[in-house]
Amino acid sequence: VNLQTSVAGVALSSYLMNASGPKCTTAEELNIIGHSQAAAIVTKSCTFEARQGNPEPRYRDLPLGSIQSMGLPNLGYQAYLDMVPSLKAMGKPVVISISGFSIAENRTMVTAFQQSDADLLEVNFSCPNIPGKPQIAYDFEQTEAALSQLCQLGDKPIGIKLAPYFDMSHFESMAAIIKRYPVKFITCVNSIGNTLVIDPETESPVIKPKGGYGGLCGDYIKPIGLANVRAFRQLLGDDMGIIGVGGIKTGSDAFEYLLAGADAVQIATCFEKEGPSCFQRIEQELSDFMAKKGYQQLSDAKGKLKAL
Ligand SMILES: CC(C)(C)CCc1c(C(=O)O)[nH]c(=O)[nH]c1=O
Repeated sequence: VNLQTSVAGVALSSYLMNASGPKCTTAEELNIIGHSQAAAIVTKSCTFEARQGNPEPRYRDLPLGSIQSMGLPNLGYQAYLDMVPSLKAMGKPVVISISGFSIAENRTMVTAFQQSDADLLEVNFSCPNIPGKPQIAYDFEQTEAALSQLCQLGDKPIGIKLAPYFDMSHFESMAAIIKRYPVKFITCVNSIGNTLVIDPETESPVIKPKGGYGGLCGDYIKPIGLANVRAFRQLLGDDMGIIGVGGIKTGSDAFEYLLAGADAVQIATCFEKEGPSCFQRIEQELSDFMAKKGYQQLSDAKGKLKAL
């Protein structure tokens, strides 16, 4: 089955790539992704300065996924700017994830990457912008302010990484704002924020930062990722690039995101647990699954979830 696709006009050799977050912070890690079957190289969200991130334990595997509060450990945006040529040399699109602590920081970093050879810029809207206020994605005024500042800084496609929404009015409000700006793609969903996993034996949380509060990832969040992809596909139409992420670990998981309307998908927790072989395995499973159903290409099933 032909799994070629494109996001915001950038051609992808297959439906799957890594998600910003796991195993994509250092040049070595990005090199491994470049040499894997992943269709693109996606970097860990970068900040203005390099960061150590939160104290450990800050990541914990769970039976059906993981919880983590990494705290944006990364090499600083200049290091990723410097890496772009060597990443591009591996022959696949490079997606830079940007997560500034203010709109001004994001503006500086987006402007810098607009001058680089990167292919897609994914701005992380789960970043806190104003202390005491919600993350950008959960504050429509901040979303509006950010998009007005970040979308016209160059001709490279800008996309936004969105937190999960749980209320139809929020899907509608976000879609109405996004439609007013030249956002070329959205990536749904980030981890479910501020969840708490308790170990009843130790009678304590399983991660240290934020009193144990952390982003929930993996199988637990697939139904949320699917709902967000489908809602935004229906609200934003077929021209918006939509990348699905959340709980994909098999070909049929990826096919579910296709039915929901995703143009491509990202893999985070499964890549963290299984390593780079997951891309080739899931791609083969997706191809076999679709072939069994008589589909020849992604567009045969994209967005075609049937009503019951
Ligand atoms: C949660 C933030 C630290 C504000 C942004 C970085 C981030 C992190 C992280 O670096 O802790 N983890 C996630 O699951 N999603 C994210 O977007």
